[in-house]
Amino acid sequence: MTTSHTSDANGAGPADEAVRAELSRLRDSIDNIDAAVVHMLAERFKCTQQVGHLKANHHLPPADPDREARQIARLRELAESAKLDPAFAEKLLNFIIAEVIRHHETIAKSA
Ligand SMILES: C=C(O[C@@H]1C=C(C(=O)O)C=C[C@H]1O)C(=O)O
Repeated sequence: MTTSHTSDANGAGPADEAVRAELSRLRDSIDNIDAAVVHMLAERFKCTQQVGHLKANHHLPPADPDREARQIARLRELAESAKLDPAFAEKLLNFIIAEVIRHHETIAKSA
């Protein structure tokens, strides 16, 4: 059934059009944020690769659990004040650090 005062050729009315515009606006911002996250992670990995070479050259272990504990405590506090779930922040940091340690182990093996 078509009702000309609420629907266009696709069956979408003015409200649907506004919803689509809002969704599109939000998704544009999400895309920008995702791009920023990728760029920030790329910069972080550039730094951690350098740390990996420094450690390998000086026979230091790939992982530093004390440093990680301090980072996690700090990130959980930052997350809380930003109203982000601290458990999620911790999981994300642990995921990133695990990848870094894997890189450091590879660097150490090839040194
Ligand atoms: C980068 C380092 O190496 C490892 C990776 C860390 C990280 O990604 O933040 C932290 C501690 C280490 O387990 C470091 O020691 O600083």
